[in-house]
Order: sequence, then C-alpha cells, then structure tokens
Amino acid sequence: MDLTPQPPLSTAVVDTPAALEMAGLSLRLGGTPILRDIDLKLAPGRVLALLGPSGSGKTTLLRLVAGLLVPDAGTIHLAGKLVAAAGHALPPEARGLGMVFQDYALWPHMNVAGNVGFPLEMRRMPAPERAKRVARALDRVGLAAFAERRPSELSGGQQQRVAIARAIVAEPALVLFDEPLSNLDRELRETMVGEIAGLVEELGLTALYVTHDHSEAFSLAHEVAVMEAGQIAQIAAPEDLVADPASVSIARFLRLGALLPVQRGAQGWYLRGGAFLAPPEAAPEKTDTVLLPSRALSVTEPRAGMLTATVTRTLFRGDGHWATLALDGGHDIQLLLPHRPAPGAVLGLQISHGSLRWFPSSPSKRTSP
Ligand SMILES: Nc1ncnc2c1ncn2[C@@H]1O[C@H](COP(=O)(O)OP(=O)(O)OP(=O)(O)O)[C@@H](O)[C@H]1O
Repeated sequence: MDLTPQPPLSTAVVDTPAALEMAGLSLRLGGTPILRDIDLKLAPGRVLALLGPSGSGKTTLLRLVAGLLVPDAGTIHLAGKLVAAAGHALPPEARGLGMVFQDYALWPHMNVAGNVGFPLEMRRMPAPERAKRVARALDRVGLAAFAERRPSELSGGQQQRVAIARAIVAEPALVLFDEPLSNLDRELRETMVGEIAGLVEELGLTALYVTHDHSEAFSLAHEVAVMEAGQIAQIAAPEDLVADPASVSIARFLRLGALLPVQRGAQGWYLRGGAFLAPPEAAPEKTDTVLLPSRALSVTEPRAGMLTATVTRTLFRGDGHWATLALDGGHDIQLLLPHRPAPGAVLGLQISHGSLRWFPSSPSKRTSP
C-alpha cells in the first residue's frame, strides 16, 4: 500500500464540532477486508476506548486516525477538518495529534526535557519557546523537578507521565493511546490505569484509547466501542455495555456471566434440560440463550422447583471464595461466595429476573421482552 504523504485535502468545516468523526470508513490490506463501514464520533473532552480481541482491527483503526494508513472508503474529520478520504490522507505531522505508545517509547539517551521537547524540535520550534512549553507540560504531569533525569532514573509511573507530557506538549486536540499498558504485569497495570485515568481527567484530554483489556477500557473511557472482525459491534458507556450487551459474542468477550441455552416450557423459560428461570413474558418467542450474570444470583437453601447447583471446586481469592458450580442440565457457572462451601454441596440459587439478558438464536443480537 502507498503510504507516502498525500497533498493536503480541503479544510471544509462540517456542522458538528466533534473532535473526531469517522463515517463509512473501510480498509483492505493485501486484498483482505480489515475494517468495514466504521462510523464513530468523539466529542471534545471525552475518552473513547477501542476494545476488542486480538486481530479485531483496533490498531489499524488508530493508524488510520494517526495518518499512517489511508482508507479505501469513508472519511475522517478531526475537529471539523477533513483529514482522510478514499485514497487520500493528510500526513501524520499535519494532523496535530499526540500519541502514547506501548512501553512509552522514550529515548534512553535523552533526558526527560529532551524527550518531551522532541516533537517541538521536529517542528523546528525555536529553543526558548520550546523550553517554555516543555516546562509547562512537565508541570502539568507533576514532573517539573525531573527535567534533567534520564528515563532509566525514573519509576514506571514517572516514565509513563513523561510519555504523556510528550504527547500533550504541542497541545493536541486529540491524544491517541496505543495499548500503553499491554506489556506490563497485572499489578503495575492496575496502578497505571488509575494514574492515566487521573491525568486524562485533570488535563481534560480528548482521547482515543486502544486496549484488549476490558477492565482498562471500563476504568478509563466515557464510552467503549467494542470491535469484532473489523466492525464496531457496539458503542456504549461502560455501565450500559455491562447491563445490556448487544450480542452473545460481546457478553462472552466481556465475561459478563454464564451464557446458557434456554427453551420455552409449560410455565415459561427453562434452562435447556433443566430448571425454571423466568415467566413467559420475560423474553420474546425466538430466544435461545440467557446471560446469567453473577449479580442476578443469590445463594440460599435449595427448595423444590428452584434453580440448584452443585459445588465442584472452590478457590480462595482474598476477597472471597471463587466457586465453580454445576447447574442442573450440566452447565457450569462461577460465583464469588463469602464463605467456603463444601465440595459437593447443593446450593439453591435465587434469580433476580431483571438482571437476566436474553438473546435470540440468529442473528445473535439481544432481544427486548
Ligand atoms: N499490513 C497488513 N497486511 C495484511 N493484513 C494486516 C496487516 N496489518 C494488519 N493486518 C490484519 O488486520 C487485522 C487487524 O489487525 P490489528 O492489528 O488492527 O488488530 P488489533 O485488534 O489491534 O489486534 P491486537 O490487539 O493483537 O494488536 C488482523 O487480522 C491482522 O492480521
């Protein structure tokens, strides 16, 4: 593919003041469709996470926004300015974006001020103005006292703040984060998510944040776009995604609970070959799968006609006992319990019907009762 910078496109202003807007964006690479018909809008001051399994197209979409790839169809506007259309694209340096990469990508031989000032040096900004801007950016991320240090003399969290200072030093309208935490161990990642979330909020950044980790996306973003096979499967606020996943595959990817086959019977809806779940009006006729989130279940003494489960395994996790339970009909679910249940014990499960989510057989979109 030809990635050489194209001549600038028109600077037509569109009606909406979105920081980023994509419409009908599609891309093929090596003859294979990679992204299909992406529509997306991001308002100033908001953070949107692109979340999806490996290979779903998140990084490719980010590269289109950055100007490193050129779309085959569709458009990208940044702050109302057309920056890419079929076969044409403004080069990255003309887009006014900030970027934070995996592993921070700091230059070890430069001190902190040199790293942060580098994008301004590339723009040939005179040294006195550059020094002023670098000082301001370092001050904003709380590293004013560290300007002379080398990256190797900083903690992981401080290095990340240097990377963010570098991304914001030119005061971009949009900052792109490309899986900045994916190579860190779990504990450090959890600390860093909090750091980034705090900084993004304090600095009032508008950001597009790529990750395959749903807890990272939920902690950082106002909205999450779930990507599946080159398309956006659902865009919603984190709370709404968890409460109302649009499909079985999204519920599975987000690990929202047990997905179990159901069938209609005499009194309403039953687990296939098993217990009663809900009255007939709980779900439409063509439903064949239910999402049973753990928040929908409470453990009680087993009674006749109730959903019951047998404890097969427990693991102590510090905050409780993570129990694997075999439901009637042979399906497994996992629940966090405050007390350790005896292996083989039979528990009654009370269901809060309002927390169940129902899905039709095909297509796999969620149905409303
Ligand atoms: N230059 C290329 N030529 C052909 N196919 C490519 C090229 N770059 C990426 N792909 C394919 O495009 C698809 C999307 O890749 P992309 O890196 O955007 O996914 P991702 O969601 O970011 O995955 P990950 O989380 O693993 O980084 C993958 O199937 C990948 O193999």
